[in-house]
Amino acid sequence: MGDEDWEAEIIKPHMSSYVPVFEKDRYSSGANGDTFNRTPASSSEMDGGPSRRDHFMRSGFASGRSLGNRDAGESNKRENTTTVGSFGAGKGFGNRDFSNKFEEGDTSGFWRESNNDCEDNQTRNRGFSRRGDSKYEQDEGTQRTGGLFGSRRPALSGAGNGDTYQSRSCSGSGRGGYKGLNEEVITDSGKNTWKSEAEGGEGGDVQGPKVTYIPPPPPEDEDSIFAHYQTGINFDKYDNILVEVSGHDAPPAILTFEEANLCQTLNNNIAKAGYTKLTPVQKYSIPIILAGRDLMACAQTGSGKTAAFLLPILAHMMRDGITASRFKELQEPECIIVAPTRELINQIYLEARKFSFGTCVRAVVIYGGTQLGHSIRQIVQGCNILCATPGRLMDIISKEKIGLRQVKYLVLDEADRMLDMGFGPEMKKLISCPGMPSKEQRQTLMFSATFPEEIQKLAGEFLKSKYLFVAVGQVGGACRDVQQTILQVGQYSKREKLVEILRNIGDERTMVFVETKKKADFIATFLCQEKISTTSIHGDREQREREQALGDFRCGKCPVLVATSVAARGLDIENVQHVINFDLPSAIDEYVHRIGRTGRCGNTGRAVSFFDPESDSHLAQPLVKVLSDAQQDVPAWLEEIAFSTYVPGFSGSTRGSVFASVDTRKGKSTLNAAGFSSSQAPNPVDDESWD
Ligand SMILES: Nc1ncnc2c1ncn2[C@@H]1O[C@H](COP(=O)(O)OP(=O)(O)OP(=O)(O)O)[C@@H](O)[C@H]1O
Repeated sequence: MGDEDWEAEIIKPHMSSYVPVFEKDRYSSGANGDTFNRTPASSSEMDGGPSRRDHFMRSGFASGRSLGNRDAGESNKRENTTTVGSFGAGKGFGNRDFSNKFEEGDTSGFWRESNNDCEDNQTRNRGFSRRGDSKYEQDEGTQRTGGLFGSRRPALSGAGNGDTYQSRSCSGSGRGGYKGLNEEVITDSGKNTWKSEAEGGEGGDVQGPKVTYIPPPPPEDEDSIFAHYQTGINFDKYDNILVEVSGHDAPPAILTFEEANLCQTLNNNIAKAGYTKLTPVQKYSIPIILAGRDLMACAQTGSGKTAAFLLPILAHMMRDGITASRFKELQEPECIIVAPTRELINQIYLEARKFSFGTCVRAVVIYGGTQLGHSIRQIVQGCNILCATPGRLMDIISKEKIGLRQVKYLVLDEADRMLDMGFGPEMKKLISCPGMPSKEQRQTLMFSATFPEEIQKLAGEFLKSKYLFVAVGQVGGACRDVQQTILQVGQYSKREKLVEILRNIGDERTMVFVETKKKADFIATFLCQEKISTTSIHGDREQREREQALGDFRCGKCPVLVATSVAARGLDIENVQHVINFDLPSAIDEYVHRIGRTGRCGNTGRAVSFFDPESDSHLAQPLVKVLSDAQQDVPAWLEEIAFSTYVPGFSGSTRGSVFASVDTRKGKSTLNAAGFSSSQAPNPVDDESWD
C-alpha cells in the first residue's frame, strides 16, 4: 500500500463490518497471559461461553458475518497518557521492572518542542561536515536520517513536556508530507544508497545533521541485569518439536546445562537468569558451537536463539583464558555480533552483559542514531564482544578503533535479514575488511527464525563448507504458541476495527504493525485521540524517541506500540500479548517475525491480521501455508483467494512450502516460486531506517 492510500482513508466514511470480540478476563490471566482458551468452540459457546471468542475468531471472521458485539465501553481502560521522556538510568532493554524509573530523569520526551532540544537544534541548524580525525571527544556522529526533522518538529510540538500524540491533534498526518531522508536516496549512478540511509548516517559520503544522542547507561545493579520474565505454559512443549541437523559429524545434542560443562560463573549467571532447562535450539547449537563448528540455525521466534550462541561463545572465551580487556585506542574484540536494528543489538548486548557478569569479558554495544564519540569511548575502554549494527560497525572500523585480527566468532543474528539485499553488501564488506580472519580461521554463526533458500545460498560465502544446519521445526514456520487470526478488512474499515479490537483487549500490551513510517505516526495519533495510550517506533523517529517509545511500551505506560517493520525482528518484550497487523507486510517471512513478538518462551499470544484483498492477495498462498503449518484454522475465504491467485510453481498447491523446508545443500528445496521470500523482503530503502 502506498503512503497516499491511507491518507485518503481519513476523509472517507468508515464502514463497520465485523468486530472481533476479545474478552480479556476470559482469555487471559496471569502476568504472562498464557491461558488463552485455544480449544475450538462448540456452537453453544457462541452465546457467551468461555470459547465464544475462539469461535468468532475461527469461523465468524472467515465468513465476514457481522456479529456486532461491541461491548467496548467496559474495556476502554486506556488513557491517553502524556509520555514524559526519560532517558535516565534504568531504561535498559531487557529489564522488566523499572517502571518507576520512567517517571524520573530527563523530561524531554518525544515530540518535544525543538527549542527544548538544544542538542538537536544545534546540530540541525549546523549541519555537519565529516571529519576524518579521531578526536572522538568531539562528536563526529552524523545523521542522515530524518533530515527534515528540523521542519517537522515545531509542527508537532505539544506542551512543555510536549509528549503526547494527542496534543498534536493529528499533526502526525499533517506534516506537509515530510519525508525523512532515509526513505530513499538516489545517487548519481541511480543506485539507491540504501546503506547510508539504513545506517543512520555514520559513515561516509552523505551529509546530514550531527547526532549527539548518548543513550543512558543501562542499570548496573544485579537485579536489573538478571531481570527476566517467566517461561510460559508451553515451554515444556518445546521438547516435542522435531529438530533436524544436517552436515557431517554433528556433535550430539545435550539435554541439560550441566552437560555443556560450562564454567561455574556462567552456570551461576544462567541460574540467576532463571534458565533451568535448555530450549531445543540451545540443546543442539551449544555443543555444535563448543565443538568449533560453523552453524546456521533456524528456530522459531522467541525460543532462545540469543543464549544459544552467547553461552558457548562465552564458554570458549573463558576456557581460552581470555585476558581482561583494557584501555587501548585500537581494540581487537574476539567476537563480533551484528543485528539489523539498533534496539535488537542493544538487547543482545544486555544479554551478553548478563551472561558475562562476574567474568573479565567485556561486551560493548554500538549502533546508529547515537553519538559516534560515545560509541568510540565505549570501545576504547576495552572490548571482547562487540555488538553492533552494520553501519556503525563499518564506521568504527574505518576510524581504526576496531581491529579485526583477533576475531574468532562472527555472529549474524537475524541472518537472513543481514544477508539480503539490504545488508548483504555491508556484510560482504565486513568479511573482506583488512585483518578479518578468513572463514576458515574464524567461527561464523547464523541465527534466524526464517531462512529463505536464496539466502541460505548466499550464506555459503560466509561459512565453512562443512557448516552444520540446525532446523528446529519447520524452517520459517510461525511459532505455534501464537494464535493467528486473519480478518478480511478493507482499507477504509481498518481504523474502526483496530479501535474496537483495542478497546476489547483493554490494557494488555499490543504491537500494531503498519507499513509506513508516516502511517505509524498517523495511527498512533489517531489512537491517542481515541484515548488509547499509544506510542510509536519507526525509522523517522530519532533514536532517543525510539528508545523512549520502547521504554514506555515495556513498562506498560503506553500499552500500545504502533510500529513499522523496524520492530518486527528479535525484540523480546515481556507480556506482549497481542500483535495486530494493521497492514500485512509484503513478505511472509516478515509476517512470521512480526507475530513472533508475542507468544515467546512458551507463553501464548495472539495475532490478528487485517487482510485487504485489494492489496494483500499475493500473500494468500504463503499465509495459508504458514497457518496450516502452525495448525491454525485457515479461513475458507483465504483459501479461495489463494486458489484464485494461484501462482504456477508454488509447489502445485496452496499448501506448498513457503520456505526452504530443509538445509538447501540437500538439494532443491520446495521453496515457492512465487517469490515470497527474499525477492519480496522488505527493502530498507522503501521505508525504514533499519540501523
Ligand atoms: N533456556 C531458557 N530458559 C528460560 N528462558 C529462556 C531460555 N532461553 C531463552 N530464554 C528467554 O526467552 C526469551 C526469548 O529468547 P530470545 O530473545 O533469545 O529468542 P529468539 O529465539 O532469539 O527470538 P527471535 O526469533 O524473535 O529473535 C528471552 O526472554 C530469553 O531470556
